[in-house]
Amino acid sequence: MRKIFTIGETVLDIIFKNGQPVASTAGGSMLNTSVSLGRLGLPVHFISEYGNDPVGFMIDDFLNKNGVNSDYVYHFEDGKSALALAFLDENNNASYTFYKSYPQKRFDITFPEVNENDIVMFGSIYAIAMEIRETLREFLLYAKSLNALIYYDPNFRKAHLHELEQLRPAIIENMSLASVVRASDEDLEIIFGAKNSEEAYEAVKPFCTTLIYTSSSEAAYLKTPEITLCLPTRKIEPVSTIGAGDTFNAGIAYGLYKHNIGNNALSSVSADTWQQLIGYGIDFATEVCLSYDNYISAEFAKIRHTKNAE
Ligand SMILES: OC[C@H]1O[C@](O)(CO)[C@@H](O)[C@@H]1O
Repeated sequence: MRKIFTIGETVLDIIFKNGQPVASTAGGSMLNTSVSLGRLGLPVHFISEYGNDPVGFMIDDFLNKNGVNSDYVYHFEDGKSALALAFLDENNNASYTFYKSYPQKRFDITFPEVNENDIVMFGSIYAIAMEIRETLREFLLYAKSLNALIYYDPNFRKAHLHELEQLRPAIIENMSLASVVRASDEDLEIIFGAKNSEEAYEAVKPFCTTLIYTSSSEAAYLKTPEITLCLPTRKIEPVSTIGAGDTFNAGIAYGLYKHNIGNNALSSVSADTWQQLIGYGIDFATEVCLSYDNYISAEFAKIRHTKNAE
């Protein structure tokens, strides 16, 4: 069976609004994506690291209850599971402060076997952190050699802006390893100074020719050598935008899985099919903004799941 592997950081998000904690939930970009995919009943394997501590136990339990395989998580003894404080502004967009205390020995895992057409998703700080780069790179090269479909989301947080120059080569290398890059307008403006979808594609194209560019308050764009699409996003009053991009990614992965699109088929996907995929991304991202959760709800997943089985 075709599998989905997600690689990314794990944090416990503590969400603040008007100076008060209002919710706490497992977070990290690829964890968020994984939980949505797990709730949809897809075979998702999360590759990450966190502590053998109370936060880590809570996260293990949460992943297992939501259908996410955590066999490839490195549970460390020294150090503590990471925390993120997410402060929502008046538009319910978050800014983050991270608390991390990793052990000396990081990401000590045996990688899973990858097969042709499996989907490998990675992104965010974990995709560029120097402490684990060699291990991650090795895995990506291995997955690429097997013709897996590799999906990358830079998801660059302003909290890391001071390190951008140092990190840019890794971001570019990640784009070169990817079959699909999905990036927000904010990301590509920070990384390349791109101000719109055309400038964004000019910047990304030398490294990866399939770009999904999202401008959350307006539209999602697809750019490939053959196809350009622009789908408007929905106007809503968000409760919290945390996890919107991650859940958009889950929508695309769901579409790739449902339509059985592997790496070889990617270049021949029709504009109609792409439109459906981007539509799932927008639906999923809209749903996640309507609660403090970072993932689609179990009810929303169930409706999709049932539709799938029909
Ligand atoms: O950058 C990490 C932060 O971003 C998120 O993944 C949302 O996209 C949060 O869950 C996490 O705290």
